[in-house]
Amino acid sequence: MRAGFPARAGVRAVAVREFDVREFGARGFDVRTGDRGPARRENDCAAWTADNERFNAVGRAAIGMTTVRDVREKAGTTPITMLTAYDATTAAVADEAGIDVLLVGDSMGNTDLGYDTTLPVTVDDVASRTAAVARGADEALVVADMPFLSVGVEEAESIENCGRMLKEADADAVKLESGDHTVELTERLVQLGIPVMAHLGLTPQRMKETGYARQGTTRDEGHRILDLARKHEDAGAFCLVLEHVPANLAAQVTDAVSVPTIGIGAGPDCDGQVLVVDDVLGLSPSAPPFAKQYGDLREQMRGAMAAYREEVESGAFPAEEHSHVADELDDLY
Ligand SMILES: Nc1nc(=O)c2c([nH]1)NC[C@@H]1CN(c3ccc(C(=O)N[C@@H](CCC(=O)O)C(=O)O)cc3)CN21
Ligand SMILES: CC(C)C(=O)C(=O)O
Ligand SMILES: [Mg+2]
Repeated sequence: MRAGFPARAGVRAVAVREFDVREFGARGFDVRTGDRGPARRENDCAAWTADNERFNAVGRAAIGMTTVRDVREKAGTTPITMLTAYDATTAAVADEAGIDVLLVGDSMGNTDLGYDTTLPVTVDDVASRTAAVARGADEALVVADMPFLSVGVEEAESIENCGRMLKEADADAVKLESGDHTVELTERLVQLGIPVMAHLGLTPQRMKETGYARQGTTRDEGHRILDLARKHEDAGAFCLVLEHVPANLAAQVTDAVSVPTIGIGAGPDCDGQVLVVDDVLGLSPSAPPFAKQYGDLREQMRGAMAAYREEVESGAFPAEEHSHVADELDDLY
């Protein structure tokens, strides 16, 4: 929330009530009197950079950024909006568009990194992209998606990998593709102060086993997903992603748990929705059947690049306004 702008309705208003930047300014001072705001007093060690509008991790949390608590409290109120983001520019635009949560998805494997699946994505890939997204987004909650085999093998290694996302990459939370193997781990991470978003239904890191087919389509599978949702809520997950499951199953899971559900291909009755940003913008060569395309960026990018190429080839670019001349250099040769 920038100083001078009214609080947006919904998720941010919760945090803004605690510490209203309209009164205390983006730097944590009362813009009229120069008094320190409450968050500034509480976080006296938060270093401000004089000519940088951005705060360190403590400052970010203090000025009314979306918090895990805000997301938790949104269950049953205004729908939560989540998009993936993998770079600072996209994160900044999503933030301007008012998106609540940015997921640094391992779908970056398919979108930005050019792999066929998410399986080759590494902890370093996600950490580097998460840091970029956190630098780009002032307000949205930033969630790092833990890649294949980065959690669930050894507990200590899982904790270290998740911890890196908060310590090094400025993530606010991690998301784990969940199952029986993540119940205890979720509890341990939450105990340690690492907020966990669980992910049930289609978990693409298991694509060698499941493909990309709909999940939870039989009564047994439905019961299993409902049971895992409850177990992850009990373990302390602040939110559940439900992917590619029947809408009536997602509706019942949403009723059964008190934490918010965020659906992707899970119907309208979740507490929020998430899509891969490339699918929304029209950048993906192909998208899942549950995605909706809201833009045509691939075509726009191709058009802009072709126009540039044509102007370079024809000599129309660069024009006079893109060049400069130093008269004293005229007779060098
Ligand atoms: N761009 C993009 N968008 C996504 O939503 C996404 C990714 N990438 N990468 C990681 C996973 C993979 N996802 C997918 C990919 C394909 C289908 C899909 O086409 N399903 C079809 C075919 C199912 C089958 O293979 O049997 C379906 O009808 O369910 C679904 C989810 C969702 N995730
Ligand atoms: C689609 C979401 C839930 C995801 O896990 C990803 O983008 O990697
Ligand atoms: Mg993912």
